[in-house]
Amino acid sequence: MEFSEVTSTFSEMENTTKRLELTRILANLLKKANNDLKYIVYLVQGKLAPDFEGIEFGMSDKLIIKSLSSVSGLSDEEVNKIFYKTGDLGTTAMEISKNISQKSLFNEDLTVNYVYSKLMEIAKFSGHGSIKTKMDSYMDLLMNSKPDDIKYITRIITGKLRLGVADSTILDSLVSAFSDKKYADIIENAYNFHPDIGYIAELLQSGNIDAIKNMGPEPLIPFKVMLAERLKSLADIKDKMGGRAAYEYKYDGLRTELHQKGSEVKIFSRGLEETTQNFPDIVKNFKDSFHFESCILDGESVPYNPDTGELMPFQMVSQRRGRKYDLTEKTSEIPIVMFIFDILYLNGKSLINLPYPERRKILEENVKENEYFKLATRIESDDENEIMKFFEKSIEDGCEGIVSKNISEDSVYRAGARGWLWIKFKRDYQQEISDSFDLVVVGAFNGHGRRKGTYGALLLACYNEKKDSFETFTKLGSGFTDEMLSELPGIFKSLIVDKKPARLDSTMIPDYWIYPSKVVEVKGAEITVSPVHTCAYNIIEKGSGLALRFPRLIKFRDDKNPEDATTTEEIIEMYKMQKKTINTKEKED
Ligand SMILES: Nc1ncnc2c1ncn2[C@@H]1O[C@H](COP(=O)(O)OP(=O)(O)OP(=O)(O)O)[C@@H](O)[C@H]1O
Repeated sequence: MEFSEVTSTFSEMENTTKRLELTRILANLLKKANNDLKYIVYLVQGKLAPDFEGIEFGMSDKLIIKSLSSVSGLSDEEVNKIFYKTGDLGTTAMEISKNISQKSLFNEDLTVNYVYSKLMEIAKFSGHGSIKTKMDSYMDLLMNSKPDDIKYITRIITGKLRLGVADSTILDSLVSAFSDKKYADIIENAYNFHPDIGYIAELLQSGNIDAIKNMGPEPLIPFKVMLAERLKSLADIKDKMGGRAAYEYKYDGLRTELHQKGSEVKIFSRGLEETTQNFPDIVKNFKDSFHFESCILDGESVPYNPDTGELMPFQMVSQRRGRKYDLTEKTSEIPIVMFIFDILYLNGKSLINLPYPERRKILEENVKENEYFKLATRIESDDENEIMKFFEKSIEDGCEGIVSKNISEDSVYRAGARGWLWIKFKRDYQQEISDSFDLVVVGAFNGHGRRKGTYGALLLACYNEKKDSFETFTKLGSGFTDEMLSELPGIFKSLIVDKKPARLDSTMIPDYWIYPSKVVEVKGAEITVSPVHTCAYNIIEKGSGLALRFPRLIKFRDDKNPEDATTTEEIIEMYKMQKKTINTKEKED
């Protein structure tokens, strides 16, 4: 396929913000893609491969500008001027390319395959001498593609494609192009176990629905982890669980997927990033401790004090996250222990469809605890007093609370799902103030007075999973230190877009629209009905949505994607829970 078809689809997509439209336009392109399908779906994501392969372009804005000046004969300053005016390197490249093409006749129709392979060249080279190779490959594309093409190619390289489609929109387009709506859930489940959109796309294109149906965990391929719902009282949890259930400590660390196949061990984060190199100690300890043919474990890694056995806050080792170690290097003074709470795969067999008590039994039989690997502390009970004691003990032992786990025949491992099979119960549900919210920044308001020159407030949105859209929920102005405040414009500068981003529902108009990307954790006093926010609009009350009163910033959650934000459904549940608590309190009074 010619790349110009991709370009015209991208430009059509840019002109709509409606999800159904986006899905339809994309499906049309995918239907025609033939052998290029895999490449196209990655490019729509602005990538060359799934995240877990860790392929990055590694080409800075500065290098792009240098390439643009070297091809056009303009100076770096002159290119920078155009960049400053357009605010987008893609458009800058397009403008410059228009000038070059008037002078030369080189421009031809590039194929998708050619563009993809050149982009791969850019990404493949790193280290000494790679700058020149990267520039050469980019300049090749610049010289040979049409101005409109280079606009999108440049945006892909600089990570600013921003078509407003999430993976679920691409999956919907694939379903619409190659399959039947009745398989949508099966396809989503397959993607949760094998989050490689190119791989799923090719299976669908070849009509191999059986492979999709049978998709399960695979060692060394990250899966989307199972998540927990929340409830505010143990009585409610017991009700929901239908009586007896398991209760485990909720460790406050870093979610860890540990995969092993033969001599290879890989670690992935909750965001599906490979973090093996950040945790060479876990890898080494695992290899020393266990000798399976293959396995996949799910758990939480927590730093601890080896002298006292005390668990420590994860911040003590959080510097590890971005840093890669080689095996000989000392990782830190503080050892990490992995608390394993589930097993998805052992010695060639998937275990996800076994009920949870059976998976736990397999864990106990096969994973002998030692200093570095422990099984989550747990009880099984239906006695509220006993559970309350266990909860208090969990807090005393340095945990956040407990997670209740369903033990019925249906308690399978559900990848990527936040469901009622797991319910969390945390310390702060006990206090007046409710749980914290993870919200996406979608806009910013200019500051006044003391905040002149920075932002006065950020517009925050939750995620509506059903509609795959973002809905505004609150305006955040508190909880920032002065230093943070002064840094805000810098943090968001590259995310500012000139119109309301796709998939955002907002009646408020901020001074700046911000492309949904950054997630912040906030706490608030109360959820109220509000006519100005779009969260759960028309659901609790006609003509109104829900809003968070008195929000304050807790921290940035760089480990979360926008689609991992607190969902509208969760907020509705929390609103109802809050109402129930207020009603009981009033009755008690
Ligand atoms: N025994 C356990 N079983 C399941 N999850 C556990 C356990 N101990 C700790 N956890 C952690 O608790 C999280 C479950 O809470 P949740 O699904 O709400 O994720 P979250 O949004 O990161 O929650 P939070 O922000 O409250 O930590 C898991 O992602 C996991 O990292």
